[in-house]
Amino acid sequence: MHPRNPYCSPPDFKELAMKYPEFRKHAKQKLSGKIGIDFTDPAAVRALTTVLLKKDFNLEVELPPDRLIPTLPLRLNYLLWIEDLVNVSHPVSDRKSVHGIDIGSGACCIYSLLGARRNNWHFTSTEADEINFSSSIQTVQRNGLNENITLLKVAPESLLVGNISTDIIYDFTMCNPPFFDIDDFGPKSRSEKRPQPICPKSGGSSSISEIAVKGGEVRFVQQLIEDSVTLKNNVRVFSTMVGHKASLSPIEDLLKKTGVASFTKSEFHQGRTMRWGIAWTFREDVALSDLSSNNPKKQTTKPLIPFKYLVHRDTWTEHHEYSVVCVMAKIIDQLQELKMQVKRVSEGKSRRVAEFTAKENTWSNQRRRRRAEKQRSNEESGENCLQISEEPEPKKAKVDDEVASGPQKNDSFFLKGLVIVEKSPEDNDAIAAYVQWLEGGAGRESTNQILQYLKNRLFTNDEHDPKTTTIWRPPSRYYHYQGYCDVYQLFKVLDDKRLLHAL
Ligand SMILES: C[S@@+](CC[C@H](N)C(=O)[O-])C[C@H]1O[C@@H](n2cnc3c(N)ncnc32)[C@H](O)[C@@H]1O
Repeated sequence: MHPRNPYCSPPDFKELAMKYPEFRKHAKQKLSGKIGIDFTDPAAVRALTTVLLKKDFNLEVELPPDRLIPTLPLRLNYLLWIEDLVNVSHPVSDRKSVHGIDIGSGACCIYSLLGARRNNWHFTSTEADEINFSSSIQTVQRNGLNENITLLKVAPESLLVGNISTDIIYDFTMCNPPFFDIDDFGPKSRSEKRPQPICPKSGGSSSISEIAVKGGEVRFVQQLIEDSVTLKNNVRVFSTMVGHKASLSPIEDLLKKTGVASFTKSEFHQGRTMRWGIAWTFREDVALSDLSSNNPKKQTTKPLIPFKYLVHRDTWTEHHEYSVVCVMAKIIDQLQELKMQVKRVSEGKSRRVAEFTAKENTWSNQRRRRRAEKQRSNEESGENCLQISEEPEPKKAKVDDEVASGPQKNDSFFLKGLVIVEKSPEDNDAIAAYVQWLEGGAGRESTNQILQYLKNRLFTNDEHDPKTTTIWRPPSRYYHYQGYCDVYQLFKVLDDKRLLHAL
C-alpha cells in the first residue's frame, strides 16, 4: 500500500452499515460477530465502493450494473504514485495547475474524480465504451466537476494521438488498460464452446471490452509507447498500470529501445492483489529514476511504526465528550494552530484518520518556549528573580527555530504524516492516538515530537514526561513471533488481509 493510502487501515463496516441503508442491505454478521459483505456479490462490492466514495471523498457515484467496479485501495495506490511523479516532474513552485490524461475512464472516471476532488487537478479523460462514457459524464455533472474534467468519446483503436490537444503540455497520462488478450477468450475450434470471460476474482461484473483487447496489455502499452514518441513534447510523464508481472519485462525492453530519457516502476500491493506501475519521460530535466529509490519495496527494510498514545478518560483535559470524534477534532485544532494543513481522510465514529502537512517546523523547542513562558510568569509574580537575566532573547530563539526546521525537502512541504484515532484495540476503556510518519522532516522523530506536543496540550496528567509516549508494540500474546518488527509486519499483513476481504 502507498503510505498515504487512507485504506492502509480497513474501513469500519459496522459504521458503514449503520450510516448507509444502501450498504446495510448487503452487510452480514460473521460468526466472529464482525460485520462483512459477500465479496463475490457484485452488488455488495458496488455498494461498498459507492459508500466509501461518498463518506471519504464526498463523491456521489452510481455504477452501472454490467461494468467494472473500481476498488478504491488499488485506484488510490496508482493515483498517489502519480502524485509523487507530478511532484518530481513539476515542482509546486513552478506550476499553476496540474492537467493529466486518463485513458479509459471506466464507468465513473474514477481517477479523474479522485484527482479533481483531492488535488483540484484537471483531467482529460477518454473512453471507448458508450455505457462507460455516458455514465462518466453523468458522474462528473452530478459532482459539479465539469470545470475540472473533460470527457472524450474515442475510437477503440486510438489511444493518445488524435485525441489530445497538441497545444497543451500535460503533466501526466495514466491508464488502467484491459489486461487480457481477447483471443484467450475465443473458442479454439468450431466445436468448442466459447468460455465465459475471466472476471476479477471477487465482485466482478465487467464487460469483455473493459478487460480484454487484441494482443493483451503488452500490445496496448506498445501502442501507448508509440503514441508517446509522437507526443513526447506534450506530456511530462507517461504512465500505465500493468496487470501481469510477465508483461513488465517486454514493456521495459520496448522503453529502452524507444530511447526514453528515464523510466521508473512501482508495485501496488492491495491484499493478495498485485499490480505494477510503469512511468517514462522523454524530458532530460525530469529524473524519474530518482523516484525508484523511493519504491517502498527497496526503501523499507524497517516497517513504518507509528507512535502511539493512549488517551484515558481521566487524562482527557477537555470537558467535552470523551469520544474518538472529539479527540480527533481537538488534535486537528492543535495541528492547525501549528499552521499545518490537515486533510480528513477517513471519518468513522470509532476510527478517524487525518493527513497533516507541515510547511516548516512549528512544533519543536516547545519545552524551551514553555520554560521561557514560566520564567516570564514567575518574573511577573516576583518569584525566582535570579533567572530573569537568563531568559533567552527572542531573536536568538527565532534563529534556532529556523535551524531546527532544517532544510526544506522540496518547496511543497517539510513533513507529512497521518494521525489515526480509534477505540483502542487493546484496552476497551481507552482511545488510541497514533502519529505515523510519511515523508520528510527529521524522519520519524518529527512525529514523536508532534505527539509530545499534542500530549502536552491535550492530556493533563503526564505533562513533561516524554517517556509516556510509546512506539506502538503489538499485544504481548503475539510476542512469540520473531521480534517486534516481524510482528508489526504480521499485523500489517493481517490488516491487508482484512482489507482484502473488505475490498
Ligand atoms: C480496465 S478498464 C479501467 C477503467 C477505469 N480506469 C478503472 O480503473 O476502473 C479499461 C477501460 O478502458 C476503456 N478502453 C479500452 N480501449 C480504449 C481506448 N482505446 N481508448 C479509451 N478507452 C479505452 C475500456 O472501455 C475500459 O473502460
